[in-house]
Amino acid sequence: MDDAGPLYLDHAATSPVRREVLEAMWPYLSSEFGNPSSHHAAGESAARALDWARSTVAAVLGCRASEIVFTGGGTEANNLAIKGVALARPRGRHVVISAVEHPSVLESCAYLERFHGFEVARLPVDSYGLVAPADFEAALHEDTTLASVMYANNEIGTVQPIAELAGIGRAVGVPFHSDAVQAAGWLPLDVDGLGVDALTLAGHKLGAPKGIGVLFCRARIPLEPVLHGGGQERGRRSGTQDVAGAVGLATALVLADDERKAGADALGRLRDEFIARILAGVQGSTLTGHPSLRLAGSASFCFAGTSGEAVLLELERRGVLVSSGSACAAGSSDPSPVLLAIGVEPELAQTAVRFTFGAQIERAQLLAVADAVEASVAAVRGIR
Ligand SMILES: Cc1ncc(COP(=O)(O)O)c(C=O)c1O
Repeated sequence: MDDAGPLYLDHAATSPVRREVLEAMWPYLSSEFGNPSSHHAAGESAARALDWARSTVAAVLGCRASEIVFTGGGTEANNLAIKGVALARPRGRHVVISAVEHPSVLESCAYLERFHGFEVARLPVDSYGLVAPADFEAALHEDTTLASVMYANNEIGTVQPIAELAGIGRAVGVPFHSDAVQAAGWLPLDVDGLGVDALTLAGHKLGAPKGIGVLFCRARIPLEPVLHGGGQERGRRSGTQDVAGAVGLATALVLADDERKAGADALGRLRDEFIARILAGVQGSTLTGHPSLRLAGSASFCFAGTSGEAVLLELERRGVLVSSGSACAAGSSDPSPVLLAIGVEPELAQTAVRFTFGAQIERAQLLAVADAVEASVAAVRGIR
């Protein structure tokens, strides 16, 4: 957008590693490089760092350190939650999820259906992407093994009523997992306040590197490992731990959570102003997702009469990097299942563009982006 290079508005895809995070990680990539399972000074130093990371994450979540499992990212944590809880639980073969979950949840459930005889209820959502608590309650029965509903959606930013849904699950003894990969840094993660039994986080949405994640799983919920081997992470996830990654994730989580407490309201107001500008300035634009129950750093639209890909390219020419649909489904030209689930027509779904920003965004930048969007949509419509 200016001499500083393009303006990156695709934080829901991934975020840059923060300097403080890199600095916290550096010793564990260099001088303190030991394997935390080794019984010598180098290993013990790495083990202490891992303990620090675990208790730091646990403090943000309000849980015990022993309930934190470090994984190789959000996808792995979701696989471990869904498959691990489902396969460990003696009760039933029935899983309840929403229709708008991330593929790592959807595909884990499809695997349980295909290979383990589970039945999966995929709850519809309303036009904002919300699960109705009454539908959720009706879907649970005495054979339900596990329920999983994401905290906030990666494509449309809609925030689900997690505490209410988890409470419904708790009342009938169904363990409740939530994928909080997109929510982390924007919304409270206190697991007791939310009432969840399991929660997924991913470092790279928070200013830590890709390839490190967390699964919180309550001590009383049995968890069958997905990765078998040396028994690290109390047998729940074998494989030598990424100590530097864990330290990075913990550092990023604390920074993001402190900033959230200080600034989420102001950022939400900026987002609202940006959304209002686009809706007023770009004819034929519609907001996807909920107008207020949405992540403070997320604005997503359809621009009728365009293609999302073409708008993305025009915006890139103007120095703004965004996403058309979801980067997680990269390579797919099918309309987004999330947009179809909220009732967007397939043709309109192809026009989707998502803007996701970090906490450092400035008002002037977003207003300039709104102008760039107007020009880009006009250019695409002119071409088409
Ligand atoms: C909601 C959600 N869950 C899970 C994931 C997967 O996380 P990872 O990329 O760390 O595997 C993503 C990634 O975009 C996501 O947005």
